[in-house]
Amino acid sequence: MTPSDPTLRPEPLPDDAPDKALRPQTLEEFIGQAEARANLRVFIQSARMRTEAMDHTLFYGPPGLGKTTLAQIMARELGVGFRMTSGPVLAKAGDLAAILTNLEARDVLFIDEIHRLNPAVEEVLYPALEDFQLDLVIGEGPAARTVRIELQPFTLVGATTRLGLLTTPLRDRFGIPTRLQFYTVGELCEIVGRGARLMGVPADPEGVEEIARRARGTPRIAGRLLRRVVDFALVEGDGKLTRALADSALTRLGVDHLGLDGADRRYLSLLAENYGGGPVGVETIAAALSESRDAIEEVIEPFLLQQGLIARTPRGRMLAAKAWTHLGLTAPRPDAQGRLFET
Ligand SMILES: Nc1ncnc2c1ncn2[C@@H]1O[C@H](COP(=O)(O)OP(=O)(O)OP(=O)(O)O)[C@@H](O)[C@H]1O
Ligand SMILES: [Mg+2]
Repeated sequence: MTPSDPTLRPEPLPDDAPDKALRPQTLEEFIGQAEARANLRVFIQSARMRTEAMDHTLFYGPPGLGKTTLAQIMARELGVGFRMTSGPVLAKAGDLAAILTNLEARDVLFIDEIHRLNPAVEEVLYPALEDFQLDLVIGEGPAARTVRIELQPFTLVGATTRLGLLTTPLRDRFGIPTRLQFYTVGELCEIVGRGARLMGVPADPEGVEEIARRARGTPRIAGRLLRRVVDFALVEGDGKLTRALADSALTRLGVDHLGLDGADRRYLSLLAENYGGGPVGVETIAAALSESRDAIEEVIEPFLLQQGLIARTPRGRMLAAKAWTHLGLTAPRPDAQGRLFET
C-alpha cells in the first residue's frame, strides 16, 4: 500500500464501474445536500409546469460529492434527454456547435470540468446560453461571413471543482449556482447502509458507521471503502460487516480514524516537521509533495480546511491545533505562532 493509494482519493477511477449500481436515480433517492435538493425540486417542477427549459445550473464543490449524479437526475426528473461532455474534450468551436445543434428542445447538456473550456469555445457558448443562438464564422479573410443558427432551448448543467477558475461572464450566465457540501456522518451512514443493502451484505449499524466516519465526507470514497471492507468481510471474516472488521480493514488500507489517508497525512507532517506549522505557500507544498498545485487545492485541502486541521492565511497555509494533536506532536509555543500572524 503506497502512501497515496488512489483507492482513497476522491477522483473517479477506471474501476468505479460498480458505482453505477449504487448511483441514486431520483431526487428522492439522493441522500444529503438537503438545501440544494429542496431548491432543485422546486426549479424542476416549475420548469415542467411551464414546459420550458430549466435555467442553466452550475454545480461546484470538491470531487466525488455528486455533481454528475445530480445532473443526470435533473434530466430524468425533467423528462428530457441528457448529453454529456467536458471542457477539455471540446477543443474547437465546431465541436460545441455540433453538440448544440443536435440538442432537442429542453434537453440537458452536461459539461464537466467547465473551468477548462477553451476561450474560443466559451465565446460560442455565451449567445447560445443567453438567446439560444449560435454565431458561426464560416470561411477566412475577406470572404468570411457569420451565420446565425437558431437552437432549441436547452439547459446547460456545468460542473467544476474550481469555481474560482471560471470566467466572470460564464459564471454570470448560470441562473442556478449550487455549491455541494461535504456530507455529514449521518448522511454517509445512510449512503453506506443503502450500498450494503444493494450489495446484499449483512451489516451492523456500527460497522456502517465506522465506514461513514472515515469516508472523508465524500460518497465516492464511502462507496469504495464499502467495497474494500466487503472484500475483507468475505475473505477473512464471516461475510458480515461489523465495526471490528471495518476498523481492521480500513486501518490496513491506511485510512485513519478521521478518514485521512497517506496523502493527507504527508501534507500535515510536512507542515509540522519541515515548516514548524507554517505559514507555507501552496507552491512550496506542491513541490515538496510532488503533487500538482491543482491536486493540492482541489482534492487535499478542502477536507483538511473543513475539518479545521489547517487554515488559509494571506501568507500561506498553517497547521491548526487539531492537526498537531492528530499527528501526536506538540505545537510550537503559542507566542511563536502569534508572532507569525502579526505584521
Ligand atoms: N447523495 C448520494 N447518495 C448516494 N450516492 C451518492 C450520492 N452522491 C454521490 N453518490 C455516489 O458517489 C459517486 C460520485 O458521485 P459523482 O460522480 O456524481 O460525483 P462528482 O461530484 O461528479 O465527482 P467529480 O467532481 O469527480 O466529477 C457516485 O458513484 C455516486 O453514486
Ligand atoms: Mg463528475
